[in-house]
Amino acid sequence: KESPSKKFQRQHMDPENSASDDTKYCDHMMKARNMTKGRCKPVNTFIHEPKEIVDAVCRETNITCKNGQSNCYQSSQPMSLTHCRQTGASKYPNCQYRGSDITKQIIVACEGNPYVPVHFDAYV
Ligand SMILES: Nc1ncnc2c1ncn2[C@@H]1O[C@H](C(=O)NS(=O)(=O)C[C@H]2[C@@H](O)[C@H](n3ccc(=O)[nH]c3=O)O[C@@H]2CO)[C@@H](O)[C@H]1O
Repeated sequence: KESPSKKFQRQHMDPENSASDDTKYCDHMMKARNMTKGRCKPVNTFIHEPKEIVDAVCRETNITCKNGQSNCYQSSQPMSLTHCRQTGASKYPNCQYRGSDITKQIIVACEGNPYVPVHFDAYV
């Protein structure tokens, strides 16, 4: 069974690549990271920073999550991100996306011991 931390890494971590606004990146990565099985995940952000930088966010500014839980944290620094959003024409199983290359602070939810990111809440 995949742990919440592993799921976060699979869905959101891509330190190897730089931000990309080319559609091929999102179309490829959403499939490669298993977010187009059963349905097309509508929205997903990839973080192009090293794991230790992203893990450190769990020790930064504590804020309330979108779902009302209090285990969210906002990064002090902006991060290099690619935001993938399903296109209007996209129909399962042919999931199609467009990518936006952005540099923003991220908000993640953290859990566990070690206390690490388990959910991507938003970017600001
Ligand atoms: N406080 C918590 N503490 C602990 N766990 C918490 C907490 N909250 C949720 N989980 C859990 O996380 C899991 C999960 O997948 N939540 S999810 O809302 O669907 C994720 C969103 C995100 O992946 C994506 N998105 C969205 C915006 C954006 O800019 N970029 C971007 O990528 O879209 C998704 C839908 O919005 C689920 O198991 C839930 O129980």
